[in-house]
Amino acid sequence: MSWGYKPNNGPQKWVENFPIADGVRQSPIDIVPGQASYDAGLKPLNLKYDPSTCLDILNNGHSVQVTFADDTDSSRLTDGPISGLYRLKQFHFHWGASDDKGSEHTVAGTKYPAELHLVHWNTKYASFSEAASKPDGLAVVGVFLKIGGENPNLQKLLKAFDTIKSKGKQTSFANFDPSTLLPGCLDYWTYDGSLTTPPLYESVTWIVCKEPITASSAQMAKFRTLLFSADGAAPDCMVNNYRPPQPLKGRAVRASFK
Ligand SMILES: Cc1cc(C)[n+](CCc2c[nH]cn2)c(C)c1
Ligand SMILES: [Zn+2]
Repeated sequence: MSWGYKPNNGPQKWVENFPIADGVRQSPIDIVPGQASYDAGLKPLNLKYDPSTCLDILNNGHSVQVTFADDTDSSRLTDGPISGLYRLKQFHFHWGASDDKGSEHTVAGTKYPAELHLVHWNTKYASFSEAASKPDGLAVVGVFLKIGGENPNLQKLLKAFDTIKSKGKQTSFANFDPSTLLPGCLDYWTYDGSLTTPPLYESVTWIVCKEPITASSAQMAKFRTLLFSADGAAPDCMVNNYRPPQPLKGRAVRASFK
């Protein structure tokens, strides 16, 4: 039985095969704005994405993921809390079975209906897979989704869902610009953390945007039509694919804004 999000293989069980689940810099966390310290030394995020690096969209059995060509620096993150240049590898989402939950990070205990993760890797390493296990290997930009008006930039993604309903399905997906999924204001909180799914490597500089983007309730319902299960298996709705907040263990959370 491989890891998942059910009682018998979910976040409470991951420590059995991945002992780092009880590590000192695990993610996600509850972000308490009043306890975050403003750091004037933090630079604005510098994100530049080239839509022509967009390759395909995949149901990997845990989430829906859009993968990018990362053989050049054309889609990358610089500045913010990081040094050097991190290349965009993929983005994906976490969401709930209903609009009252779904995000991984929470803000003073508030859960959002979903959370977008844009995963970047440090080009001081030779590849994503080499970087993924290094303490400064990855930088993930997290963006909360809240319920509001229909988000036209999500529509292009959601239209592809019918062709990747079950685990292992993928289809080509071209010319998507992930910057259309960023909020207008790029104020952020940042802290040292980890992957939020096994192997839970403590390799992530987290950059969580304060401002959410919107999705309509109908658009959220579309995420819930995806399946954890493969074609031919009993259909198992892909919902609640989020890890709950983990202990801060003395870590500082910094804010790029007052
Ligand atoms: C080597 C590696 C494996 C996995 C599942 N992931 C995704 C884990 C994840 C999803 N959301 C936050 N971390 C990454 C980023 C790297
Ligand atoms: Zn994620």
